[in-house]
Amino acid sequence: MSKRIDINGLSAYYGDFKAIDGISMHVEPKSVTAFIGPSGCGKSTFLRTVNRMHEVTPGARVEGEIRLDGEDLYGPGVDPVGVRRVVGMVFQRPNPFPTMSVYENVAAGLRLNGSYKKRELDDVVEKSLRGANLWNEVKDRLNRPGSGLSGGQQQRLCIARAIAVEPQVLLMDEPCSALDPISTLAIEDLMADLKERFTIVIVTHNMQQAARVSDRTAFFNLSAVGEPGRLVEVGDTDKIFSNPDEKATEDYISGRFG
Ligand SMILES: Nc1ncnc2c1ncn2[C@@H]1O[C@H](COP(=O)(O)OP(=O)(O)OP(=O)(O)O)[C@@H](O)[C@H]1O
Repeated sequence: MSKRIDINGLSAYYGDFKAIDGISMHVEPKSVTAFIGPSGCGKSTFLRTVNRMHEVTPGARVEGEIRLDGEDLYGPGVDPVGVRRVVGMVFQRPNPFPTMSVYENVAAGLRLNGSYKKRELDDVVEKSLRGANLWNEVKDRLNRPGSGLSGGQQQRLCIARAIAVEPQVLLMDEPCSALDPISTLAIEDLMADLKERFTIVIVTHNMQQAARVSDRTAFFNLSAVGEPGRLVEVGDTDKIFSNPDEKATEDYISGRFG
């Protein structure tokens, strides 16, 4: 299921503004890669190019190439909706469908993709909620609104919804920034389980979190406000946090700027 991502010379624009410039790197399958860097350096923009969400913003476009196990995500004839099925996303604020039950939130993506028998749906819903480490907390309230769960539970519900359609890549944009420390730990533990099955990319402002959960870390920076963000370096998380090649990386992770 899990796929390798190769990014070559990727730039992204909002109208005339170039938000990221010439990024080339790869993301290993069955691993967690963290994107870190100061505010505005383009981490979220870059993340959204990987499931073709960037182009949903009017006037936004990309240049360059992103390949998923060799297949060009921006190739002619590629359906962006199909890309988003394979590359799932979890957002900063938990965003369950507010009027839907816990069950329907998880089943929603499957219902869009085709028709399933009730038994099949029940199985996928349970498996996904178990996979998101939420089953025991919600198994007796599957028909209650998803919006009635705590923030941490809602975020795990969103993760269950994302994994129910069996994506190959899971993108997480600051998934813990709206959560308390206990819910944050629950999500971090979950990531360690999920990477057995998925390629995971996480944007985080929390250095300890990047160090705890990721196998590889990419540091982005921008030379000045209004300039595009660039990849400074990417490598094994242990190395980036203990002995980075670039001084800018060391300054950032040691809190000297950003
Ligand atoms: N919808 C948009 N329209 C125009 N410019 C945008 C839009 N979204 C982001 N930008 C600009 O693109 C640049 C990169 O923003 P982005 O949100 O990707 O950075 P980031 O590193 O994720 O920041 P943060 O850590 O603060 O979330 C910024 O200059 C931002 O103002």
